[in-house]
Amino acid sequence: MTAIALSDVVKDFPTGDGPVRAVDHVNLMLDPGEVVAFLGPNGAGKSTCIDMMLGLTDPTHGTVQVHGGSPRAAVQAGRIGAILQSGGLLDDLTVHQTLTMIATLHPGRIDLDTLMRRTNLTPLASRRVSHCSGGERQRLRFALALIPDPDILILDEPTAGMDVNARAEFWATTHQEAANGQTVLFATHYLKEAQDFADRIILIAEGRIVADGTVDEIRRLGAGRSVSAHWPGWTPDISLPGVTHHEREGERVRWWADDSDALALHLLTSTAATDLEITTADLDSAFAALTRTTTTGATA
Ligand SMILES: Nc1ncnc2c1ncn2[C@@H]1O[C@H](COP(=O)(O)OP(=O)(O)OP(=O)(O)O)[C@@H](O)[C@H]1O
Repeated sequence: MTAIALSDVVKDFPTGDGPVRAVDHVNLMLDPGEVVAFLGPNGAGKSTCIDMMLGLTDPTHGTVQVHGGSPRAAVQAGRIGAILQSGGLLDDLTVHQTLTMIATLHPGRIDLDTLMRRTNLTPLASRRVSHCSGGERQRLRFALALIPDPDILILDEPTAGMDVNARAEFWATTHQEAANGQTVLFATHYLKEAQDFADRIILIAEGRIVADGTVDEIRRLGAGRSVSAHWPGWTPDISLPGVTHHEREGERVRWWADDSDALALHLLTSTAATDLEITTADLDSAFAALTRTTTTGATA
């Protein structure tokens, strides 16, 4: 059965200036065991989608299902654990007290000592939450999300504010959890995290899914391969086969084309271009190209 399914989901928020469309006809399905990164610029609609998956807000149009039922039923049954951007923790409690308090709501689900070991919280057990660093608090939130022993984990920018080491440690722990077959959906601004950790990337911009695939698929889709050459005399009036857009880099020009091999052949055999180079796009440029396309309608 599908872990999470969004069908033609729209979410409008009323504001003084009229409704804001945060999510615009989104369709997506997550299979059990998938690790999926939800990537997009600020205000793209990631948190709003996540809130709907957790039953915190309802879609204006369309349906959201978790394991074939309502998100709220899945949350109540402890089948989803989440880290949200604003998760309140009680400063005066210790790490152990915090976990014990929440564990009483899910009796028998999980052994706390084991959970603390799994999430590297054992050395912090008696530390007050107010004395924990940002990264340590985030680890605590992660442990809290695991208490119901959920089969879906939804993490909204879980490593925001963590330093490089804390991020690496966090992902190592999450990786172990995902190895147990959990479905993981995480929103992030860090392209590298998506690249290193996710099986699949869903790219969202202005409330719409603009790409959905593996890292390699997104790279190809976003910017494909480009061809650059030394050709100071080239101007956009000189037509080249299949070129969609270009950039100048000093005396070099870089072109993106539907068929980079055909373009390279043409440049070599029929033009004054020299010193050709063919480059495969990285995820950063794919991200920029795909999100730029939706915001300006142009690829140049
Ligand atoms: N309660 C609300 N009322 C009005 N507008 C809202 C509300 N919540 C979100 N929005 C708007 O909906 C859009 C999507 O917001 P959302 O928080 O889902 O984006 P996001 O992709 O999670 O962004 P970020 O990466 O900055 O966290 C934004 O334009 C935001 O201003």
